[in-house]
Amino acid sequence: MSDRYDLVVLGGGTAGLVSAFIAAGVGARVALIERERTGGDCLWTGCVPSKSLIATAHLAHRMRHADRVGLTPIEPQVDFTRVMDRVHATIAEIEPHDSPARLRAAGVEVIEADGRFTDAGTLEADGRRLRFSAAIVATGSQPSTPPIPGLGGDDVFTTDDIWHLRRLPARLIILGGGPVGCELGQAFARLGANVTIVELADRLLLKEEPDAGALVAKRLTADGIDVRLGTRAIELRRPDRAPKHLIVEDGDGRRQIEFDAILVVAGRRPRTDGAGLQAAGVQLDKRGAVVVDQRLRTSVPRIYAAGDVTASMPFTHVAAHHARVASINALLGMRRTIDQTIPWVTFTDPEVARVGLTEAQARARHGDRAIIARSDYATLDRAITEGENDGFALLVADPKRRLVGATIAGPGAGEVIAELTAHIKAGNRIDAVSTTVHAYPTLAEGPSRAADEHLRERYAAARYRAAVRPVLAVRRALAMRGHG
Ligand SMILES: Cc1cc2nc3c(=O)[nH]c(=O)nc-3n(C[C@H](O)[C@H](O)[C@H](O)COP(=O)(O)OP(=O)(O)OC[C@H]3O[C@@H](n4cnc5c(N)ncnc54)[C@H](O)[C@@H]3O)c2cc1C
Ligand SMILES: NC(=O)c1ccc[n+]([C@@H]2O[C@H](COP(=O)([O-])OP(=O)(O)OC[C@H]3O[C@@H](n4cnc5c(N)ncnc54)[C@H](O)[C@@H]3O)[C@@H](O)[C@H]2O)c1
Repeated sequence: MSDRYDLVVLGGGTAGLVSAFIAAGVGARVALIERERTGGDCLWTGCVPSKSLIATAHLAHRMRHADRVGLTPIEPQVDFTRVMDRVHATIAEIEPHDSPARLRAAGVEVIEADGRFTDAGTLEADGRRLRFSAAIVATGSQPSTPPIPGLGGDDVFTTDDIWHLRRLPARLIILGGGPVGCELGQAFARLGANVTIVELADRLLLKEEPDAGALVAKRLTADGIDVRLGTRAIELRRPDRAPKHLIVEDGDGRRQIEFDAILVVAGRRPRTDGAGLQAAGVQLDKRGAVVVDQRLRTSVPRIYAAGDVTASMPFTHVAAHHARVASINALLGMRRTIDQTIPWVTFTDPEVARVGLTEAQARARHGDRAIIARSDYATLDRAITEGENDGFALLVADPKRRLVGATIAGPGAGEVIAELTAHIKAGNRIDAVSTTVHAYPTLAEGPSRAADEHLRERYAAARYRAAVRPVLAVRRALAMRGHG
């Protein structure tokens, strides 16, 4: 049997769901193929469970440190089974938004099966051949596991299966100090596990400002986590008569770390195996990611790709943004391009939020002419009243003072970054962050204090003083004449 569709979407995660809803919304005949469960990583194994776990862990931490706000601290009773039940209840509460039932109600045909391209105009699923005018590849990404001897077995987890845990591992090794390792390492530690983070590089959160990684490392250490930087995992050993351990190597030699469970969060790779992309002629890069242009077109005219499978920025909001661009371009022949101003947030405590360039990237482009402004949360009133004043805001502008990047490491960073994203997108100068009036006392004042500082320094500069001096002299003379 052969069917003809305006659009066929392969994969029912965020990118696939949003693409299918948009297509149905404009009246297209659309089918979505999902082999496991609609909702993808974000709902089942990524954002939703991780942020639910973090919410519990954050409150546990606040209870332990209640003295910071004048209360008697209390050690929370952590029943890990109940904590995980709540994680799953959160998923269940959100799941209907992403369900096959909601898709079908919107007019999407949902095919719950493995799908693969058989040529540049046909997808095969559930024994059917689906001919399409356009298709979107939205097959996402999966955890990548480094080739370490012994790294397998029922005590080794990835973010795909850690959510099935019912008992808190007493000793947990986290392999990888990226966003997932830091977020989950902190959460498990605050729930009572003895956590060690093993990171190959010499700092955490490699893609962020070094000071943000250093601040997170300091806070994770304060949470009781053993943070091992510049450390390579060599081999897992499970001797009969001794505790299981991981052999690691750092600058000082080899040592062993005992464990009950290991969480491998050493990066992700695009999920393109078995999707028939070669048969369709879709070009992949060395990592197996689908190669796309700014309009999300692949190497095959009618086939587009969106979300993690493009290996550009692996975030849910990017997958949704890609879907909006790809679906409209694919269906209506539009020429929309993807936005270059994309914020993201690592949900550690403190949060680390970023948009645009780091200081080092701006210096590489503009040398000493790059403008860097910074303010410290130690002197930010709202952060002080909250008892959470560890952090900083850093703004980056080009030599023409246009804002081109921002990092906020501090409480509420994920909310505050939205304003800076809007300034960058509007092409505003750093001055606009200062001249926009911010309510007092808010955390949004953090970056505006950095911009204030920049303006103060600029106006205090000799050439500004020289320019202002005659104006002041004339005004003084006029005032004297008035009095005379
Ligand atoms: C622990 C963790 C925490 C995260 N936290 C955040 C966060 O706080 N904020 C944020 O923005 N991002 C976060 N992310 C990233 C986010 O989850 C992903 O960027 C997002 O889910 C990508 O969506 P996607 O649609 O591209 O892919 P996916 O969600 O992976 O969906 C792809 C779908 O395609 C299906 N599929 C694949 N191949 C086939 C095939 N051949 N046939 C049929 N179906 C197929 C899969 O079953 C899957 O359902 C987190 C990720 C992890 C792992
Ligand atoms: N809050 C969010 O938006 C959020 C949360 C989680 C994940 N994500 C996204 O998901 C993606 C995957 O995150 P991730 O943290 O798994 O990957 P990552 O690639 O960002 O970080 C992995 C870390 O593991 C280290 N590493 C790799 N191999 C190692 C080894 N053998 N031994 C020790 N360390 C090793 C790397 O040096 C790196 O620092 C990221 O790109 C991230 O942006 C987003």
